[in-house]
Amino acid sequence: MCLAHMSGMNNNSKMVDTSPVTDESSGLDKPDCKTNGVKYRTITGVCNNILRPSEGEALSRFKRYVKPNYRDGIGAPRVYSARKYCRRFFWSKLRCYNKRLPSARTVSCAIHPPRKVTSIHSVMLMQWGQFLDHDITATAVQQPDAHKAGDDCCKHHYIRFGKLHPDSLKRNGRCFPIPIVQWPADPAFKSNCFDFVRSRPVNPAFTRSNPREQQNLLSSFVDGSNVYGSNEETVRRLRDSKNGKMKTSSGDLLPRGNDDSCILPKNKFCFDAGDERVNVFPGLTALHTVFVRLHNYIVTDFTKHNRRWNEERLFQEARKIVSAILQRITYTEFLPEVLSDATMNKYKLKEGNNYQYNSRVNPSIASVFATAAFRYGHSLIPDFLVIDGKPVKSRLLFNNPEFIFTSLKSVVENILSNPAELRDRFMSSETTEHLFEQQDGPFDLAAFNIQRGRDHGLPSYNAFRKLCKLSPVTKLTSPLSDVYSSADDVDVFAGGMVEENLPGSELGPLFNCIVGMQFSDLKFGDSFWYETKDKSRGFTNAQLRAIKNVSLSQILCQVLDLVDIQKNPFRTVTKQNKKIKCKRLKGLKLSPWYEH
Ligand code: HEM
Ligand SMILES: [Ca+2]
Repeated sequence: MCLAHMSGMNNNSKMVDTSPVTDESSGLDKPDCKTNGVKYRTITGVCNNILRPSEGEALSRFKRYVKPNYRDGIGAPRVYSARKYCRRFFWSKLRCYNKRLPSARTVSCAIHPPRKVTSIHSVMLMQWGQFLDHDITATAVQQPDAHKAGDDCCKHHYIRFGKLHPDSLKRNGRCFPIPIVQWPADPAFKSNCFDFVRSRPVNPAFTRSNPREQQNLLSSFVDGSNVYGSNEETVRRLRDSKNGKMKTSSGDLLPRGNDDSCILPKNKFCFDAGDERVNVFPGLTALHTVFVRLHNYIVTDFTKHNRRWNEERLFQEARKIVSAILQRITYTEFLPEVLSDATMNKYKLKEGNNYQYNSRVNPSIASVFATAAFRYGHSLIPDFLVIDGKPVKSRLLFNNPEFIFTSLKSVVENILSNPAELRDRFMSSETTEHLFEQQDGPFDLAAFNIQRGRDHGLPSYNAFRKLCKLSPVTKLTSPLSDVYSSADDVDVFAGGMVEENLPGSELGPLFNCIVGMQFSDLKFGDSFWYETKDKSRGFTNAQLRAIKNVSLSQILCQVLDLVDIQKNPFRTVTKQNKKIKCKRLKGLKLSPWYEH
């Protein structure tokens, strides 16, 4: 049933940044980058590119692969169809009106209903995708309005009469609620509207030549900012200033956070990590825990073998190795499961011996990647996990870290053995009808994705087809024709999700292109890329060989003390992907770092 009540979007669903609004024109752009002897990444990512230091830096703007399409060309969301609605009364001339786009909720119901088809992949493929996403993108939302209690975009009387909220037509509007227009209304509904607050503009004084643009709170590089943080304050909080390690709590778990954004387990707490969304799903919290443990394992070893290293050196060397391992798992284990082989080759995403950094490449995240393409992972989210032998519905797991305290190993074991949902246009009703239901929800994740695209002025599906040299869609067929009246109206999330997967890929042609391009930019635009030839930023040959011997399954075995694991953790166990004993997997060899 495609109806759900939503009573106010809270901080759980979007990152609310509490730092003061930074106008990027305020001088943030021109730091003085040291050019010599820089051995480690900055925490924010600034100065990775010394010519254009803010590219990829936390709090900088998203880039565009296609220029935005705001209703007014400046900042008002796309709310009208490309096709006008014309009628003639017998006494008058032909009159044309703007036809509204279908409500994001209507699109969700028609294009992203639930249908369970499991894939050859394990839930780990979904989980790594989210963990990786939280290393590279988090869009800042606006502060809740200080003059009103909470986010109350739905309270406006217009919504009751099916009209647009007046803010929805403004370039600097804050509210952009989603009308629920299904009729007859489900009696379970208390409201006919989903609250929705627009993302924060990075350039508050937008104009036609500098249209409204959104802000990435994270360092865009695959650099472990989800583990360490994207600003100095966070890393200071997470780091144990005595010994180079990351802080942990009892049971070698993540440290205690001071927010109450999760469902607090009895006598327990919400966790703290480099990315605020750490508590959103136990599988995600588990991966955060794994990489903090890996960091601490490396520091413990170096403390024994490199006695002269001080706290700073211990921390930074371990951080550098962890970042390199995250890059390597992403590009050699994860991406080949998601992208087709042709895409991997086209964008040079495979590991090789002749990596060349290119300072002309902009490593920022593209708006369409964060707002549409990389949200493909939402269709992989399973209905439930089996924890300690019992199935637990996902709606009970969102924002609930309880099982990390009691059953960390069981959570990971299930994520490795349970099949993920196939990447198709269908999404589990756990995400479209029951998201964050235990707190302020339920919310509809598909509707959010679509509305967020309109908020960010994402051009339509066809504009991106053109970018990728794919033929535009001229005649709509079902299910797109069930809700859209023009091919040029199709939201890029919906259009991309309707495409069939390319052979050997979990994405259709459009998302292969966008995701391929983005990961190419994150590789060739990263001067600290793990394979860099620049020896001051990269590794020695022996160190690189050691890094190239590491795999995700080996790391999981080691830090979680597993007995066995399948070789490819992103696929379920089959004859071709048998379980092997952890003892047989080669561990991370740290001797190339020892100084004698
Ligand atoms: C339990 C699983 C997940 C939950 C509960 C979840 C929830 C959410 C929510 C609530 C948002 C913000 C929506 C908005 O208001 O615009 C979001 C954004 C996003 N999600 Fe997920 N998600 C999950 C898994 C994933 C996966 C598996 C991927 C990718 C493989 C992914 C990629 C993204 C991306 C790229 C964004 C935009 C981030 C930003 O720039 O702010 N998510 N997700
Ligand atoms: Ca990052």
